[in-house]
Amino acid sequence: MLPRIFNKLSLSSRAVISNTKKNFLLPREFHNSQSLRAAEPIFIQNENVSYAESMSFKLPEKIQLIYKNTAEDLKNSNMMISPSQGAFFTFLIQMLKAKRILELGTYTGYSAACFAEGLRRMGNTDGAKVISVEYGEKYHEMAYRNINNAGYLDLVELILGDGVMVLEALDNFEPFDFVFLDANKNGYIKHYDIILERNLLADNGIMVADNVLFYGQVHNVPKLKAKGKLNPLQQKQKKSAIDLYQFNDHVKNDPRTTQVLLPSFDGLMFIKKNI
Ligand SMILES: C[S@@+](CC[C@H](N)C(=O)[O-])C[C@H]1O[C@@H](n2cnc3c(N)ncnc32)[C@H](O)[C@@H]1O
Repeated sequence: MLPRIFNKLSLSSRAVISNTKKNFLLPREFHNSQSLRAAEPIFIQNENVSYAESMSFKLPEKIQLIYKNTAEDLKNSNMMISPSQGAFFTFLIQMLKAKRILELGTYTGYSAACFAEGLRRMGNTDGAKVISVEYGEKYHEMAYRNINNAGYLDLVELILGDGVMVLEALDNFEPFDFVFLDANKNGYIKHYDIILERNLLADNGIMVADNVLFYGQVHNVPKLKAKGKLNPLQQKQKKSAIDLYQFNDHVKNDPRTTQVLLPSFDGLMFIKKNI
């Protein structure tokens, strides 16, 4: 089945879910104070993160609203990049002067909106585009609504489909200047390989893989593997940590690319082609 490209969706009205979380938590942020560094996720908004955010530029309110609504309405909102990571990505797109962006894992469209904002801030949007791929129909539809409400539909194309199938089906494309891997963790190696094999990454392009430290667990994988009985959540996390351990190893040993693993946010692997 080929991926469907949605230009227009008829959406039923969204159920209003009561907000029980008064102060929504900052997903994926880690303490960066030495004494608090831990191998477990720490979902609290610490002073360094708050201070860093207050000293950084603010994303437009329409993007902040996507974050707020997602954090308030969805239990798994820790899948979304954090506001400081969003600001960083908007900045990064401008730094790289990227025009063509590919994202795997749209979720509710927050990171896609941050990329689009980076494109818009550069002024000339001729040829500029974010293509974002999502497997879940519900998330794809939410992202469409969010991107539409935020006014970025001219810059964002949302594709409903499996990452591997979409990557294999993409044709008549110009290579991408920026690729963001953020879908299923057990798909990273395959996504990365197809992107390189099909020349989807421009010669001077950058690919970034998210969560490569996965709550501080990835470096501990050899020990985790040796551990005994785990509860279902720990099992799921352990599986992702193992997948990401294998991905990091795969990239490190790949002569086609050069990489830097940045220990920021939940771990970002920056990758460029050797040309
Ligand atoms: C970590 S979330 C993406 C978060 C998003 N980039 C953001 O920061 O707002 C991962 C998303 O990938 C989607 N996904 C999982 N498996 C996928 C697959 N095989 N192909 C495409 N998307 C997939 C999930 O449904 C989920 O919405």
